[in-house]
Amino acid sequence: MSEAVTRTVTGPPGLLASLDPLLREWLPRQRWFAGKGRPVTGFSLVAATELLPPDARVGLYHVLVRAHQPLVPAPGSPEQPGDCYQLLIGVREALPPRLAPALIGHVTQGPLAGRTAYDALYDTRPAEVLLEALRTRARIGGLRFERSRDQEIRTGLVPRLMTAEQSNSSVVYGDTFILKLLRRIVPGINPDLELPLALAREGCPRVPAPTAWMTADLAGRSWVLGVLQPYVQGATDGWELALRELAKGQDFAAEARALGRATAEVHTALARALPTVTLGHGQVRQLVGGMTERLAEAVRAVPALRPYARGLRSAFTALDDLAAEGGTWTAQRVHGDLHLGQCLRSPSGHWSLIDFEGEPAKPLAERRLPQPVVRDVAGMLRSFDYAAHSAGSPVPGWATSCRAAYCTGYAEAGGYDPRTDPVLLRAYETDKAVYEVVYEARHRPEWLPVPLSAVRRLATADEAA
Ligand SMILES: Nc1ncnc2c1ncn2[C@@H]1O[C@H](COP(=O)(O)OP(=O)(O)O)[C@@H](O)[C@H]1O
Ligand SMILES: O=P(O)(O)O[C@H]1O[C@H](CO)[C@@H](O[C@H]2O[C@H](CO)[C@@H](O)[C@H](O)[C@H]2O)[C@H](O)[C@H]1O
Repeated sequence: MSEAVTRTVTGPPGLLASLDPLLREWLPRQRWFAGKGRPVTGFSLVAATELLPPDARVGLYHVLVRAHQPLVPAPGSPEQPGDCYQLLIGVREALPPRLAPALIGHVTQGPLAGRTAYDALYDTRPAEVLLEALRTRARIGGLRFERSRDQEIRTGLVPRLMTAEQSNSSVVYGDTFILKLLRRIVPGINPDLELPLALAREGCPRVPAPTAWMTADLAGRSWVLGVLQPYVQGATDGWELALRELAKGQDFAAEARALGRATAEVHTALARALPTVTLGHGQVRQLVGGMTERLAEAVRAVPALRPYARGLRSAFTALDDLAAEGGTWTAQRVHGDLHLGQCLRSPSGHWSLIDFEGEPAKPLAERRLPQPVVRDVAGMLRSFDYAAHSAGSPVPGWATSCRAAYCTGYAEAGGYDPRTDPVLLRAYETDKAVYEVVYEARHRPEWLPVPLSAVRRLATADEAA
């Protein structure tokens, strides 16, 4: 690991160099590692902050590292500094059995030789340190812990790491708060904090209002590292609920309609809080250009898409043609990666939306662009289709009835029925299905048939809903 440290707060020199061989093995195995398929060939250190001294029972380091990877997974491919990751590294003499899943490795060189390094988010004491820093609005090295003026954090909340499959890592504190630590981090305004803060200012009850957040100031730029928000106790996410109803052969239309209403309420509040723009032919052409380019990349990455490429492209050209005839659309800030798993239903039946990060692989600037609300609607329509395909035994008409009910709910609360824009909807649903094909090929190849079946439909359909 090259020691190009931006900030180090105390700690034995050479500590991080000693972690290099362990991290090379450990990092690519993490669910949240974004550079799958290419080996990690080294690291450069972006920042390191000591949060608990190594001579204590538990040592704790906050570390930001850039993983170096070859451009393509082929011998001789040039190595380049790639994504930056946030790690919380604990150091102990030995790991108790309950921390076995957290093991990074045994340090064999440097000042901590003989100790064990592990993912500290699994451990109580390190997780408490983070909450305490947020509670007290601490500043430690380049790390800033901030808290909203109107929310208190009480002491004594017991932490537990969430074990669900996630793109990031979340710790729940006493069923009162949940802290999401972003794993792949980028400098700049992050919509996962920006949008919930804007919605809280609007008084929108559909999104848990950020209680506190954690940022790093590095080289004159701010990086969002984590967000603490109220934990919705006893909540079930929409995906789980949909699968449960499907397993019973039950219709989900009433919940789909409620979800449509919730989505429309969030969109209305976002349109009030942040700028909206009108998309004319120039902007639509750009948008269609992006969709077409993503399709071309997806076809290169997943050859199974090739037979459908022409049909899928027609969904995009139809939108361009409509704009050329004078069609215009309003664009605004949206969720950007809405699906059933991002919707939480409280035991009283209230739906909330979470995870405003947008599609994690896209550059931040792109994720923050205003877009037609249909972008989110298309995400949800795809999700009903996903759920229907994942059911043990098919329930005829299930997805169709959910899709219709969702649009009805959206129209009731938002004053706009997405089905009145079939060309736009088909283009966005196609763009989403293409994204999903690449996502599944990369992360869960056994799921690939699900978006591929939508691809077959969308490549021939005249309209989406
Ligand atoms: N405010 C909340 N209350 C209860 N559970 C939550 C809350 N926020 C997130 N979760 C749970 O944590 C999971 C991961 O959160 P999410 O923001 O989607 O993280 P990621 O970006 O890592 O996928 C969600 O699927 C949900 O189960
Ligand atoms: O939850 P994330 O923000 O990390 O989103 C990513 O992972 C999702 C899967 O966990 C993926 O969603 C796809 O699968 C869902 C079922 O597991 C389905 O409900 C969604 O409709 C489908 O897109 C999402 O695309 C990806 O960005």
